[in-house]
Amino acid sequence: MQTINRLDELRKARAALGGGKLALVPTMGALHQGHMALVREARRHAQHVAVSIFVNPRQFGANEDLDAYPRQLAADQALLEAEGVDLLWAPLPAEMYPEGYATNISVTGVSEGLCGAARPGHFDGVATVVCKLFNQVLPDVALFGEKDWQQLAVIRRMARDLDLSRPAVGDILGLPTVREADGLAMSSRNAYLSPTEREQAAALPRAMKEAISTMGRGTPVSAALTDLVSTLVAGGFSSVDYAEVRDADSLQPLTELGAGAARLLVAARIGSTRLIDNMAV
Ligand SMILES: Nc1ncnc2c1ncn2[C@@H]1O[C@H](COP(=O)(O)OP(=O)(O)OP(=O)(O)O)[C@@H](O)[C@H]1O
Ligand SMILES: CC(C)(CO)[C@@H](O)C(=O)[O-]
Ligand code: BAL
Repeated sequence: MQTINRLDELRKARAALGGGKLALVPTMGALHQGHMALVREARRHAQHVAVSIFVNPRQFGANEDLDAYPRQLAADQALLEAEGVDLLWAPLPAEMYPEGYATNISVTGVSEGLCGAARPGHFDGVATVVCKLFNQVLPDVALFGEKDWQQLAVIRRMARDLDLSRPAVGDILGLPTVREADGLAMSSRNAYLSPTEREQAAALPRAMKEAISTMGRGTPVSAALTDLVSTLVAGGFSSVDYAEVRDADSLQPLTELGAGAARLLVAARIGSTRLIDNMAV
């Protein structure tokens, strides 16, 4: 595996791959089995696999965890090497955003509310860096996790609206969330949790499943969401940023379940750690 941190070298390495499709798995590093599932799936869609690791400053708010975000390049390299990844693109911030950088991509609609409201500017940062990653790596296929459901919707909208051809919107694949044995969605930020908080965190998927089954038994959406928030707070969560049911594709808010696919999306904090999750309703 080649680890590359300069764009000119990336372009040469990309050209040297020759024929065959290239799949890209964009990440912020501190890799876990959720990321590795994306890497393994990537191999099923392409002869060559590239992974990017870039903790993107533009998607972090001023008071967020940019400095604390786990960085463990050597361990990540070993995991990717063992999976036979061809290219690791790990640019420094100055390579991604050189002096004078002045362009922003802002996706409206699907980026509004949920994490878009809780983290102003976050999805501009995500859309901008993902567009740059696509242009830098020129992948035929790109893979993302459904754990970041709204992010996936934003990226697909951006690819459709900007007529991206590499990857085309149909080549942006979403994979189901990989979970720990107790149901907690794997996330690099789980490393922030103390042992007690880690135990409490499992209440999130448990309470979400319970809310989904009560809605299935006819409890109104608003009542099920109120119960869900109370359960989380009683279970040790310090606050709930949002708990909403939305149309799974358009992300329009839903106050009652209809014929179309719906999604329950939640963001909640334990201490200062913010966890997100989503499930089909
Ligand atoms: N548990 C998971 N299952 C499947 N995909 C995942 C999982 N966690 C993250 N991903 C996906 O991996 C890619 C890189 O995500 P990222 O590096 O931000 O990891 P993360 O664990 O989500 O970290 P964070 O703590 O920042 O949320 C994204 O497409 C994300 O959706
Ligand atoms: C897609 C991404 C790599 C862009 O920085 C990031 O938001 C993430 O890891 O989900
Ligand atoms: N996993 C999404 C990246 C972020 O939280 O900034």
